[in-house]
Amino acid sequence: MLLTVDNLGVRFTTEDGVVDAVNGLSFELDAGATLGIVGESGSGKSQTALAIMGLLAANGQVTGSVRFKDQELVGASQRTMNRIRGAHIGMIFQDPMTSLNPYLKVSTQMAEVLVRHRGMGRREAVQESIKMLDAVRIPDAKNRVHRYPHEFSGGMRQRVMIAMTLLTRPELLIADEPTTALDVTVQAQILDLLSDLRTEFGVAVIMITHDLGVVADLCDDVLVLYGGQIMEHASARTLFKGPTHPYARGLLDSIPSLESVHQSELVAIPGNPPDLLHLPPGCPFEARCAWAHESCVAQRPALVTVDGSDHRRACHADVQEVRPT
Ligand SMILES: Nc1ncnc2c1ncn2[C@@H]1O[C@H](COP(=O)(O)OP(=O)(O)OP(=O)(O)O)[C@@H](O)[C@H]1O
Repeated sequence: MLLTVDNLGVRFTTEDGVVDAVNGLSFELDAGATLGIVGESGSGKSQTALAIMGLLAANGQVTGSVRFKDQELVGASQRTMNRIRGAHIGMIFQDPMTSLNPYLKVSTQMAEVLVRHRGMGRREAVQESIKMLDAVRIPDAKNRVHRYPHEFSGGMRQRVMIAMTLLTRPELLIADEPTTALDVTVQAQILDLLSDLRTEFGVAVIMITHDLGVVADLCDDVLVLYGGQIMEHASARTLFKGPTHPYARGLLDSIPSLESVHQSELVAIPGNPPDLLHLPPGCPFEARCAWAHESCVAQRPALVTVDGSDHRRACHADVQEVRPT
């Protein structure tokens, strides 16, 4: 197993009290697989990724376990985390400029990574950078490698960032809303690219998104998060065919047809997400759930398998009642 997350928790201490952003997340990721993490704003998607990377804000605290191959990452030294982040797990963000230095040519930035992490000489490093820009389909990479980030369009900059992340040949790429800021055509091109890179480089991907189209197109499995907890975990196919959690069903019901998944963003379900400062003892979705009953208020449902398969859900309601017919 490439990544094993067990009972992961993220808690922030603030002036208003304790914010429980991620609560008891457990999942596994195989080498080369793609997992989508979806949920409304504030559901804990980004904090899950940052906790895996050891990049939480200073007021955040992680509990539980994150094993990357044989290495425990929770509580690992700064030195270990630098090594893991440098060479084994890459992360890409919505805004490529969070990773690119506007004052340095792309060649300088990419070569530096290769010199530092792969011990290459400068000339060889620039040649390798050109190859990587070719791999992410940047036209005329030989000349463009010597340009500054602002000389690239938004989509091309995102490609440069992906190329830069892949230089160290990571086994896992965590992508946090990488296409959200791009227009639809460019979005589709970047998703195609990520899909190709999976095959070319054998890299596993965790794709964080609020866009169901991205999940449908790219992901093997999907985690649906709500209030920092997993509501449903299934293969993308299973989830789109028959969601068994009321929240997941709500998300999918708000799409007119399965085909239109490809153009759909998550549509808000009536009501508000839970207050993470005062999470209810029961199911966090209870207040917005059409299937809620007494035990949902009192007791948080455990994440259990559906039909004895890999498909998991955390809900007290009967599977058959929730699953669309
Ligand atoms: N440093 C912090 N201190 C206190 N609370 C925080 C801190 N960082 C994040 N949070 C809270 O943690 C919760 C989960 O945030 P997270 O960024 O993971 O949400 P998300 O699902 O990625 O949403 P979005 O799509 O809006 O990015 C939010 O309620 C957020 O306000």
